[in-house]
Amino acid sequence: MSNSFPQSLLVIGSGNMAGAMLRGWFARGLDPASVTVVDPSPRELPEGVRHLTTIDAGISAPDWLLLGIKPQMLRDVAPHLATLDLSNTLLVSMLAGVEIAGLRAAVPGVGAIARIMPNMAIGIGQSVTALFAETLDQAERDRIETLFAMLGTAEWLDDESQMHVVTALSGSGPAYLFRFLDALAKGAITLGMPEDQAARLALGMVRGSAELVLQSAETPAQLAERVASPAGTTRAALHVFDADDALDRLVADAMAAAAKRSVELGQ
Ligand SMILES: NC(=O)c1ccc[n+]([C@@H]2O[C@H](COP(=O)([O-])OP(=O)(O)OC[C@H]3O[C@@H](n4cnc5c(N)ncnc54)[C@H](OP(=O)(O)O)[C@@H]3O)[C@@H](O)[C@H]2O)c1
Ligand code: PRO
Repeated sequence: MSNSFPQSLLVIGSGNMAGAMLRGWFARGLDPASVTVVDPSPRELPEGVRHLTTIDAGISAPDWLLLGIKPQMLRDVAPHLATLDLSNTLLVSMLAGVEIAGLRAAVPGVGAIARIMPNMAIGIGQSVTALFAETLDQAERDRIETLFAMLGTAEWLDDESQMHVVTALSGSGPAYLFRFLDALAKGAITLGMPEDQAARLALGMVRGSAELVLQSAETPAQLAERVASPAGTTRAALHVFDADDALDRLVADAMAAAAKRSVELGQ
């Protein structure tokens, strides 16, 4: 068992993300008896975890408080958190958009605050998780990094405003890929392929291509050029992507909308 796990962990909101994190940590040795989950309807919890449906003033001071609610819920939850002694607690927030200053205003009594931005692949131990904190000592930063690196990779941001960018890139990003995969399969169906075969070939191609980028010394743009034979089929398709920078502009616009929404969620 890793000695990086908090002595006691209080989780407020254990849905898709916090639930997946907990499952990953339990699989790596987190003691269920050290965990209290507050959630009206949490995802499956192992035996030994203390489960409450509301924040109870009797909850003893936790080492870590993991905030896994939606950003819009913070206003409702914060007054209940004020009933707890959090003076020596590290608040770890995964809330999109809500900055340290907003968290500090909502939970003024908390000892320290760190922000994380994971993604859905945390459920299979392959999240890229961005971390940000202002005033933590090195030992605490190392502990946070160790715990999130258990669930994929973890890297610190120097500037909090980058959290909006990370949210638009790797936080929301799995949805973009899922939609692109879907669009590829739909395109093949339109060209006459059976649905199940289109979905299978699209997914296999994406998987192999991602692995190829990982194993290659070349950039994705260079690899694209290697796929495209002169005057061949790929070039014909890339011309459609590149006309008026259509693909780059579409993706940039989508990411700008996500980053803008992240800023709004923090207000
Ligand atoms: N999903 C992602 O890919 C992703 C990625 C990065 C960051 N995030 C962030 O992670 C957070 C959670 O997202 P999610 O997708 O895991 O949402 P989710 O599945 O809806 O999880 C939120 C959980 O909080 C519970 N809850 C609602 N009100 C509560 C209260 N007053 N006290 C305690 N628990 C309460 C919900 O219960 P009910 O279902 O009964 O309402 C639900 O189980 C968000 O802040 C989001 O910005 C999400
Ligand atoms: N899911 C959250 C949202 O859509 C944050 C990143 C991924 O707001």
